[in-house]
Amino acid sequence: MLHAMFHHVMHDMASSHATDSLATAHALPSYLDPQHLGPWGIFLQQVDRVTPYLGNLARWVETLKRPKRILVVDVPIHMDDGTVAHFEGYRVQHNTSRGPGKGGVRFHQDVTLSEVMALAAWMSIKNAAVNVPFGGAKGGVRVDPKRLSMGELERVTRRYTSEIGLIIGPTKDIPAPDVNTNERVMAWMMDTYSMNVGETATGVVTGKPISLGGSLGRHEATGRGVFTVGAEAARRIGLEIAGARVAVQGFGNVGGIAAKLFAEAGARVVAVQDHAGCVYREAGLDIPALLAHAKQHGSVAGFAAAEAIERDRFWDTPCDILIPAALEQQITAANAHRIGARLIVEGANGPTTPDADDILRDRGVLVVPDVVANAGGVTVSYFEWVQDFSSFFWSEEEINQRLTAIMRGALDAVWQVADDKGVSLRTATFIVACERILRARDLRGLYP
Ligand SMILES: NC(=O)C1=CN([C@@H]2O[C@H](COP(=O)(O)OP(=O)(O)OC[C@H]3O[C@@H](n4cnc5c(N)ncnc54)[C@H](O)[C@@H]3O)[C@@H](O)[C@H]2O)C=CC1
Ligand SMILES: O=C(O)CCC(=O)C(=O)O
Repeated sequence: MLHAMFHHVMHDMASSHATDSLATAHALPSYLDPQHLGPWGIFLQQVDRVTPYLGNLARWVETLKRPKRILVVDVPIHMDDGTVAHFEGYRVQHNTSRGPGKGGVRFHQDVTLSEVMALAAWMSIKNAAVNVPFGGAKGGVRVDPKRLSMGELERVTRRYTSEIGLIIGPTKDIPAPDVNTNERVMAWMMDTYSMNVGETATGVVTGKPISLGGSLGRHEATGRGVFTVGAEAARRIGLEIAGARVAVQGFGNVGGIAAKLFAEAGARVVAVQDHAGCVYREAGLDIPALLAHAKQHGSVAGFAAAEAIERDRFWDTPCDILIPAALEQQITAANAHRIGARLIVEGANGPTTPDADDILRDRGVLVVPDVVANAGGVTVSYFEWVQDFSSFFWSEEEINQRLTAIMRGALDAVWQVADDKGVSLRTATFIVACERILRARDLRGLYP
C-alpha cells in the first residue's frame, strides 16, 4: 500500500514538474533562474540566440548556463576609525574548458553576484573570440572605493585576495583590473598571493606595474583595441574617422584612452559622460585637457572649456560613433531609438540589452559587441602572462603590433560569419566563441 502511494506520488511529481528523469539533473539552482533580471539574465538570452547555430555542439550548451565555480567571501577589515567593516566579495569561474580562468576584479558599491556571473561568462566568450588560451572568470567586491582611504583600500584588496586565494593562481585563475581597480591594486594582489604561497608569483595577476612584471602596453590595451576595431568597422561601413563625431560614456581606463586615440586620429570627440557629469562641445573636446581635468578632479564635471549638459541628454547627442565604456545595461529599449550614431563600439561589458540590440539592428546601427571590441585588454594580459612565465619581456612596438593583428583578425572572422549567416556581429561572435568552448568541452569530456 505504502509502496503504491509512494509510486503514485513519484509519478505525480514526475508528470507535474517535467517529463523524464533527467528533469532533476537539469533543474537550475535558484541563483541561475532564467527569469533572473540583470546581467546574468541577459547573458542567458544571448546564449539562447546562438544555440540554433551550434549544430551538434548544442547538446553541451547547458554548460554555458551554469558557472563552473562560484565563491562568495566575507571581506572584514579594520577601518581607519577603529571600527570593523564587512564587504561582500565574489570570484566566479564561468568556464575553464579552454584554459585557466581569466578576468578582472571590480570594486563598486553596486556589484552583485548576478553581475559577476555575467561578467565571468562574457570573459569565456571574449577569450574564445580572440582565441587566447583562457577560460572565463571575474571577481568583485561590493564596496565604494572612493569612500575608502588608501590604507583601507589596501586592506580590502589584501583580505579579498587571501579569501579567493583558494581558487586563483598562475595556472588556475588570473585576475586583472576592471572598474575601480588598477596597477596599484594588482601589485597588492600579487604581493598578498605571493606571501601566502611563499614565493613571488608574478603570473597570478596581470595589469601589474611594469616594474613588477607588468607588460608594456597593457594600460592602454583595452582602449587601443576599441580604437582598432572601431576604426576598422568604420572603414567597412564607409565612415571616415577624420572628422567623425564621437560620444563616449565612461572616461576611465577604457573610455579615456579610446577617446584619446580617436581624437589623435582626427575624430571630434563631442560628448563625454562619466559618473558625475556630462560635457559637450560641438567642435570637439580637447581630450588631453579633459583627461588632465578628470585626473585632478575625479570627474569630467566642471571642465570649463565645454558646455555642461544634463546626463540624460547624452543619448541625444548628434554623433557618428558611440562608445559606451562605463557599466552594463546603459543602452536599453528606453533610449536605443534616440541614439543618432551609425556605429556603436562597446568598450564596456554588457552595455546593450538584447531588446535594444534588436531596435538598433532594425534602425541600421552597427554594434561591435563588447566580446570583440574590448578584448584588447585581455589580449595584452595574455602577453603579460606569457612574458612572466618566460621572464622575457617584449617591446611596446611588438606588443601593439600583435594586439592589432589579433583584434583585426577577430573582427574579420566574426564579420564573415555575420555576413554568411545573416546575423548580428554579437550573435556571430557568440557562434565563433561558443563553438570553440564547446568543442573543447566535447573533446575533453565531462571534467572541465
Ligand atoms: N580595464 C580594462 O582593461 C577593461 C575594462 N572593460 C570594461 O570597460 C568598462 C569601464 O572599465 P574601466 O575603464 O576599466 O573602469 P574605470 O574605473 O577606469 O572607469 C570607469 C569610468 O566609468 C564612469 N562611470 C561609472 N559609473 C558611471 C555611470 N553610472 N554613468 C556614466 N559613467 C560612469 C566612471 O566615472 C569612470 O570614468 C567596464 O564595463 C569594464 O568591465 C572591458 C575590458 C577590459
Ligand atoms: O585583462 C584581463 O584579464 C581581463 C580584463 C577584463 O576584465 C575584461 O576584459 O573585461
